Amino acid sequence: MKEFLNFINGEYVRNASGKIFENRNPVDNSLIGNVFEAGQAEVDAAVVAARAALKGDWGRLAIGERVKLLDAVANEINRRFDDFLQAEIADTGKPYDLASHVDIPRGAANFQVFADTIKSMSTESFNMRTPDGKTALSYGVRVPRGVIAVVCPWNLPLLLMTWKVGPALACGNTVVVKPSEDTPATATLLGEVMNAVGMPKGVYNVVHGFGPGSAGEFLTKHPGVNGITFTGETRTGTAIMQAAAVGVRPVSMELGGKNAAIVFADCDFQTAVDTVTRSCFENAGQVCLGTERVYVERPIFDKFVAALKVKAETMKPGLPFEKDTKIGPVISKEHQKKVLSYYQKAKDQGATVVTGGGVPEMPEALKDGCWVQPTIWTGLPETAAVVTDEIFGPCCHISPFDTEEEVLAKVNNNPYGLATSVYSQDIGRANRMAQSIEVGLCWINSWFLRDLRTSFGGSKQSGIGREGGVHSFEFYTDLRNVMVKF
Ligand SMILES: NC(=O)C1=CN([C@@H]2O[C@H](COP(=O)(O)OP(=O)(O)OC[C@H]3O[C@@H](n4cnc5c(N)ncnc54)[C@H](O)[C@@H]3O)[C@@H](O)[C@H]2O)C=CC1
Ligand SMILES: O=C(O)/C=C/C=C(\O)C(=O)O
Repeated sequence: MKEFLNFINGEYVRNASGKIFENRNPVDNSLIGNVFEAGQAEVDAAVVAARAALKGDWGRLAIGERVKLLDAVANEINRRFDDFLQAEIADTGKPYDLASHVDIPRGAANFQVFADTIKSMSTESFNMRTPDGKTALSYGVRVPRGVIAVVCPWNLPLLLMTWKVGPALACGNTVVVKPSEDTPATATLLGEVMNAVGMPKGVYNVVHGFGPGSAGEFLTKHPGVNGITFTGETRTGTAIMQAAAVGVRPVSMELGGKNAAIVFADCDFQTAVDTVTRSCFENAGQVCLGTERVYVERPIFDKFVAALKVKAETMKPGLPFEKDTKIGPVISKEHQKKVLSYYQKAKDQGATVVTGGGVPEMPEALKDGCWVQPTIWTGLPETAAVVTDEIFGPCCHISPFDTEEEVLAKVNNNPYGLATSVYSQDIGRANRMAQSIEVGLCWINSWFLRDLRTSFGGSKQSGIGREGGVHSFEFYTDLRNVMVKF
């Protein structure tokens, strides 16, 4: 049985309270191990360690030395690729192919890309004449923000955590990470990596636990935290913003979405079907960028629905390491219940269930896992719950449309604004749409194609701020202006 300990000041520690909670594998609900929940005492210790590191060796390192350490972290993740893979797969149940091509490589890349980006970070400078005929030079200096709280979700645990820890450390901050209670493993393992590469103590800390009344709340309310970065549900983001308001601490938030795909009749049909299949069902639909609303131009509507149904029905659920497994379980019993409640709502509201709509038939050994069927609905109005709410499961509703104006109005008529994809071979039209849709990210004839140098984040209730490339520096540094007269 595994034990998941907190990682504070370079050491693995239990807790003063003796409180533990279980970490279960969603493929069969088997027990992976026990997690030591951090209380106020452990969160205090982590924040104190993080602050001390800012004043210690870490704070004195030149950028070049920090870059070397970040590169070493990336190399060590790659060297221990298999350990990270096993840990992530046990926690999430996601297929081997996905974890080995997306989650773990991005865990390493997130350190590498920010090590590269920080090397060429520049700031503005201005020259001006003063009223008394002298010269004044103003220049910007970016300084670390301080101790950053990193509050993480469970859907892409290593990827999303390092997407924040990478730039935070590149900028010279220290971090206290609160992984999701459902996926404690890879954040814990990263502590071993930090020690192996010689990261100074206190730079990277991990506290385990839940949100309210637990480590999440203690950390985000902690006065020793200088900034909070969060990925997760919009409601949780709202609670964290309230915590951050005390002390006027900045936040960076990547929140929920109800993302649309818009498929025009002139699209490359197979590309659209294949890509929408991925965007709806990859990671069992548990990707904030995933598609849950599909709008298809009327002339190809029936053909598209039929093709997506065929693809959905080839998504074989199964064990992560089996070669023909195409979809894993959802993360937990609680989340399974939430997704299935929406499957029921769709039926109650009169949806045509094109495929799925329940729990797949699984072998006896996996029957207690958190399985749900890939599901497609048609026939519901725009006001139906499964068309308006983020479900975060492998499902979508497909509607026909007749004009650009009509589909644009429908796509924008949602409080979220994270991501959209547009499928059309008329590149002018696709770009026109991309520039009119109220989102932070728009893909054309593609989905989840990522260039880590670009801005990433959501509009409206899907987030605050942008991370990625130099945009991350806006949050992870404080910009100071120096003016000198001579
Ligand atoms: N990337 C995304 O957009 C994600 C969206 N979700 C959505 O959120 C729903 C709920 O999933 P959860 O894991 O419960 O997401 P959540 O947003 O509640 O939790 C994310 C993280 O925030 C922490 N947290 C929760 N409440 C907190 C508080 N008051 N203060 C500080 N930290 C707090 C949690 O412990 C976890 O580490 C899902 O059903 C899904 O719809 C979930 C995960 C990722
Ligand atoms: O590529 C990324 O950096 C992030 C991808 C996905 C999410 O943010 C998410 O699912 O929450």
